[in-house]
Amino acid sequence: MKKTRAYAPASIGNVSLGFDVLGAALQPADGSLLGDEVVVEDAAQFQLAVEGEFSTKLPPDPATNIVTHCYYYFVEELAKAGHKTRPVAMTLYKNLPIGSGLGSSASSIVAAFYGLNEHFDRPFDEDTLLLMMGELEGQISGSIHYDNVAPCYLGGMTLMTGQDSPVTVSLPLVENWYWVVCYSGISVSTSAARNILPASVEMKTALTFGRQLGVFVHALHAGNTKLAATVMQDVIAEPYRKSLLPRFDDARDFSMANGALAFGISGSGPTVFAVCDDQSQAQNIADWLSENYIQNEDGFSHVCRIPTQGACQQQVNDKV
Ligand SMILES: Nc1ncnc2c1ncn2[C@@H]1O[C@H](COP(=O)(O)OP(=O)(O)OP(=O)(O)O)[C@@H](O)[C@H]1O
Ligand SMILES: N[C@@H](CCO)C(=O)O
Repeated sequence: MKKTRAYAPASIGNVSLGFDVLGAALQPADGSLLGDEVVVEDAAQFQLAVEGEFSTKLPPDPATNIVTHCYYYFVEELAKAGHKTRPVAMTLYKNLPIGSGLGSSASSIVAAFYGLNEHFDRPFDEDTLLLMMGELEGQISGSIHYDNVAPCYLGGMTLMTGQDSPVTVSLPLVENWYWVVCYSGISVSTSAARNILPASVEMKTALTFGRQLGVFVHALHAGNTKLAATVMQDVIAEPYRKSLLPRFDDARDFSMANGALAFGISGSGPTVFAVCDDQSQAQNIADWLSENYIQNEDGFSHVCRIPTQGACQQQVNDKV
């Protein structure tokens, strides 16, 4: 019987300066994995089992799990495209905390779609799958945005085009940047963190946003990493969202005073990130955040790189 295993990494949405349009995949520098895994196998009827560290934080009914929605959406699209469908049993290893700012639902969605597409011998191309992933992410957060699903699926740092094809383009990666991420342990709902944002922005904010994004993309292509780091500020969401994040200002102050080139909220929080060009400075910041930003036993810190690979067939959990 055919069995397919898919892994999909955590990601940073927005990367401060690209609200809803910029995202980056994450890979801990120590070689450990940070992401959800989905196993797909042929079965007499559809079923979903949920395991893993954060499985108990999800509603117990598998019908409410986004992976179940992914399966039904996938087979519906498969049938529409004239392909034969068949039932599968899926197991989700929920390794990422829910409402963490690490693209937790995106990781489940990407692992599910990637695993299903591999299991059914790749009926859908990259852009079609991405559109499906965005659709499902939109069902959870209340608006379709690709800044977690795209880097999670494709790896690297991705910029959304607003087109159906290509949905996203990849930006050059900075070889010597280390990305510290610290999850505080509390949960922040993405839709709630979107609802606190104003419906419109002032002209000067729009001009700053456009300038920063333009300069950042130019600087990465030009290899001017110092210039790129100077425009990594969030003028859209952080001024409102930081009120949801205890000790955010202390964490920023420590990080910027200790070598960080940039600091911000990962996605809709509560995870924060700091960018460093020195691994020992990154580790020092990760250690401080572990001591001072984490609120409970669910929190953690990692020093990460941005991997060029996103979702892949990989065994993460030796119980699989
Ligand atoms: N497999 C799943 N993974 C994560 N959330 C799920 C999953 N299935 C259902 N959900 C539900 O979707 C909602 C996810 O909320 P939200 O978008 O705020 O979190 P998230 O995607 O985990 O956040 P983030 O992108 O900040 O990590 C929760 O209500 C959760 O119960
Ligand atoms: N761009 C989204 C990411 C959510 O993880 C937001 O900031 O609401």
